[in-house]
Amino acid sequence: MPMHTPPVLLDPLTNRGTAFTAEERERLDLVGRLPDAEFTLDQQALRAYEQVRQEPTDLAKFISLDQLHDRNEVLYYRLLSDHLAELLPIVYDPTVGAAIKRYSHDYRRPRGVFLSIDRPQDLRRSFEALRLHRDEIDLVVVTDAEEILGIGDWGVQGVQISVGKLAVYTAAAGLHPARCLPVVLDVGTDNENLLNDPLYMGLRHSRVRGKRYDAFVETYLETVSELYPNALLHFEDFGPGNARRLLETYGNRYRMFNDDMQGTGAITLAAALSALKVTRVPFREQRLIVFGAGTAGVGIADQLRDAMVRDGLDSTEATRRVWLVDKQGLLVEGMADLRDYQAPYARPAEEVHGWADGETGLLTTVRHVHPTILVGTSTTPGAFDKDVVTAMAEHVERPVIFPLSNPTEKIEAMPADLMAWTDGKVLTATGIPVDPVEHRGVRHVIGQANNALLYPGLGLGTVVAGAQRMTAGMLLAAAEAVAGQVDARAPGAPLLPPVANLRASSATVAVAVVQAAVEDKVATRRPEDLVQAVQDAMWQPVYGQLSEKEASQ
Ligand SMILES: NC(=O)C1=CN([C@@H]2O[C@H](COP(=O)(O)OP(=O)(O)OC[C@H]3O[C@@H](n4cnc5c(N)ncnc54)[C@H](O)[C@@H]3O)[C@@H](O)[C@H]2O)C=CC1
Ligand SMILES: CC(=O)C(=O)O
Ligand SMILES: [Mg+2]
Repeated sequence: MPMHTPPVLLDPLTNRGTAFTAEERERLDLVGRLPDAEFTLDQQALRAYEQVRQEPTDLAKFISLDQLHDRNEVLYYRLLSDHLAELLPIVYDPTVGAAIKRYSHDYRRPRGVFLSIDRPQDLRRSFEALRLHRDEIDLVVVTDAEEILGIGDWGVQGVQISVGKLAVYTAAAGLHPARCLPVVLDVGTDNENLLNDPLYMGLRHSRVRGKRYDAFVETYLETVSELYPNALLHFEDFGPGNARRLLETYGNRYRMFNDDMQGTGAITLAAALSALKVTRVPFREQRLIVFGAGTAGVGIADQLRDAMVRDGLDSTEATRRVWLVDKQGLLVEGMADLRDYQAPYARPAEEVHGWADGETGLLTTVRHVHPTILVGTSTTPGAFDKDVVTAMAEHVERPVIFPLSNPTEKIEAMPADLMAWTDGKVLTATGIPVDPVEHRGVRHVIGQANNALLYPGLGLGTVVAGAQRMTAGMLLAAAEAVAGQVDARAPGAPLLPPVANLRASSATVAVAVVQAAVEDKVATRRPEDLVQAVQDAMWQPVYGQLSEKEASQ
């Protein structure tokens, strides 16, 4: 018979390792199973931090943290919460991208729910096997991994983005880790390297598309919302066609949120709101170029266009102030390869008639359009080069430039270059975390315009309100709440609140989101003391009393 190990020691949600007290060791049959010394959570956190810090590379740190996550969740989240600015770039963007690429090789143990399109009959069972009650899940993050960050299709290995996004929800906004589920839809992959890798762990065929794919996603949505009727259904890193189509098809039926479209749009709106407080040029006078018109780019265009409408323009006028540039150049009406989600922004073909040689690339578009805001979601490193940036700066006093592509190797420009090329005039924020930039004696702190700075609070607010849907009003409230926490007018000040303050910032966002949900009549709960309700809902990484259920597993 194999040696018995008490489940309380094996389950990362209940395990406390050396912090189990003498009384607990007695009661839970742990006597003799741990070294004698009893440590506090503070002491354990010191040791765990030392272990992570001594790892030589970010990927090794990721693995060390991931192993801790699998041993002891309270300690893992304690560490993340204590060192958010240092460790978020490890468990999340950008290092999670490197970990996803290595998943099948560095595989340790499974975390998440793995759903295979070749076995749709197992979908319901895979959730039922978790033996959770319908009220026990607040949040499900799902990916089909077709467009992971800016690194493309990573098949089943993308499960780590669902895990990473949830780690941020918990560390940054106190969503209870036991009430969150990471999910991957394995629908195959078009990544030849994976298909030819003997260690690849996913389905060994190309991506299933069309009716079979649609039916699988629909079954997923129906099943998850039936089994966990209160859960927010977060979609992450789907390909551009599917991301928008799914949100448009199901967004009114299910409590659904597409982070790449809606979360990114909202955090970029927050950064823009901050920047415009500095430039004092109203939204209705902005001219926006988005470079990279995919899921994130068009999501951002939508949010900034809506901001122009709120500022007095009608929808057509606002849309006319947006230029989308993609691989084929400026998107104009009648282009053969225009995607349906890009079409509303396509420019009249006459607009480019006078442009020399029919050239409509980014630089030419900047020269003709004189943008006030330039956003990069193109996965094209260095695309915002000196020519582009100086051409923009010729026509605008304070260029607003957001190179948002992730991970680090995909960024359109680094802030240090933007500062140098504009002599410190640029107002910038980036998708990845970057160090402050010194320019002419001023230390410019760079805000991180990554949806992770917004979605945790948005999700927390949605859960506290018990909101039936996520509305445009809730997204706007989140963006305004983020922007309201900084004053970018001070020299060198960032456009967005720092990651180190993310827990407090998320609570503020959540309060605003609950208010918006109530105003939009989608809230099923209406707490009297909103601030307290949000605080009470935030899980803290501390060892509380073990529940009867936990102790008796
Ligand atoms: N900062 C943030 O919070 C977020 C950043 N992103 C980043 O934005 C980037 C794009 O992500 P998604 O929109 O999800 O991908 P996507 O695949 O939906 O869109 C990328 C778009 O860029 C275009 N593109 C590719 N090469 C180009 C080139 N050389 N010139 C012009 N356009 C080009 C593609 O044709 C496509 O339309 C990624 O790097 C991702 O990490 C995405 C979501 C959130
Ligand atoms: C941040 C994020 O969601 C992305 O790069 O896809
Ligand atoms: Mg994403």
